Amino acid sequence: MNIFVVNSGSSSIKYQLFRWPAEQPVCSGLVERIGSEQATIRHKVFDPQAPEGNPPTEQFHTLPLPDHEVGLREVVRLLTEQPGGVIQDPGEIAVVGHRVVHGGEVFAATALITEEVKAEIKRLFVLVPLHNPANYLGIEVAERLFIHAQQVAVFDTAFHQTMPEYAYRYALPTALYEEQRLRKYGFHGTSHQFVAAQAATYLSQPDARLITIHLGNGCSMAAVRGGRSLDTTMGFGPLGGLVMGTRSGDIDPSVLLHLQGQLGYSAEQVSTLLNKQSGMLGLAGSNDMRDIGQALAVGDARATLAYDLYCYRIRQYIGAYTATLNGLDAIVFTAGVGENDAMVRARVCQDMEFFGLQLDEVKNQERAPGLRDLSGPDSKVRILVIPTSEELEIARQCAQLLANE
Ligand SMILES: Nc1ncnc2c1ncn2[C@@H]1O[C@H](COP(=O)(O)OP(=O)(O)O)[C@@H](O)[C@H]1O
Ligand SMILES: CC(=O)OP(=O)(O)O
Ligand SMILES: [Mg+2]
Repeated sequence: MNIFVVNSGSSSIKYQLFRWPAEQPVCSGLVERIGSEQATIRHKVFDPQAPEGNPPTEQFHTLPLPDHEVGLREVVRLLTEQPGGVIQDPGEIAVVGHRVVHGGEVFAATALITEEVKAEIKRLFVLVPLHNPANYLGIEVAERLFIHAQQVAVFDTAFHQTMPEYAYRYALPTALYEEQRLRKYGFHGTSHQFVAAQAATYLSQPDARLITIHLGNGCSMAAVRGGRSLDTTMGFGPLGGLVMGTRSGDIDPSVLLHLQGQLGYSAEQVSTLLNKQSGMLGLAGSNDMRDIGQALAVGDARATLAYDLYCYRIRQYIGAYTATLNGLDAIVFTAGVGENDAMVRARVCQDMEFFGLQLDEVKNQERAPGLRDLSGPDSKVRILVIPTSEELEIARQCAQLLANE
């Protein structure tokens, strides 16, 4: 069976095709700058015979893509035509799994997409205006292109629906929760779930107390015990918690009141500020951690402060979540920064002996595929790097849902 995973963003589409039940990735790709004359598609095809770590063959196209529909049609062409084709016909795709960022309180699990499910996803547009509308567009286009496939939604928020009420409620008047559903939801759930499961298996400890640290463009941490999320740093929307590429993370609400009340910002300007102009970009002029790392290496003061702030916030949450979990068995670094940036990992683990963290500096610098254990000989808590695959987790959840149907 072929499972095709789609992560449709506002101007990009990430996709990956898996053969099931082998969980074998067949191809993956990234469509970027949708809506422009100079959109790009990077299409990678994996050789199942090649040893792990071998690079896939890659195609790169620059072309005009006015919208998601044309973008996904181009992807179907790449999937079905040589060179690089991996299927004969879109009818060979049995399931399309969609990343949907917000599932509200309605979806605590993966769902087969029906008209009612679509209506619910649409109802949540107001809560995540940057994410759900793009996810929805991907669903509508996929329904037209893969007419024989089952369409499935996998929600970022679902994994965190196990949080206790005292963790997810805000100290606001109860009516705002009961009538408006104002609460913490949490995001990146598929990634936290994926790496937490692998960590528990590695530790041979199904009940492991874990802190998973997802550091990509968006960043979040979760406290996970026995495979259940107990708390997470993002809240009502994907803005709270850690410092991110362009998002502020935690901020005193009085700052927002001051921006609007005294400095003349509109609600939309505040949203743009917090979502797109803050974080590492606002502090150090780039949202790409590689740029900041280079600036740091030559002693740039803004980059140094940005790095310190980014890592300090993570350390603070390690403290907080050790309390949540009443102890700690492992921390897990994942996503673009977590998997690749040895300097961030070193700064996070520095001066954390009280929490039982001792990093092996040599292992921290090594590069290798798969799970890596960076714990030093005296570390009481395991320090792990586990490459995330939201796509594989989405495919797994699709397969599970259909097996239980
Ligand atoms: N070798 C590297 N060293 C440091 N940071 C890296 C490296 N490779 C990628 N990154 C960072 O990873 C981030 C993107 O992470 P990723 O998980 O791909 O994000 P997303 O899926 O949210 O788009 C970027 O900030 C990028 O700078
Ligand atoms: C929800 C969220 O923050 O997702 P991303 O990191 O993909 O922007
Ligand atoms: Mg990501």
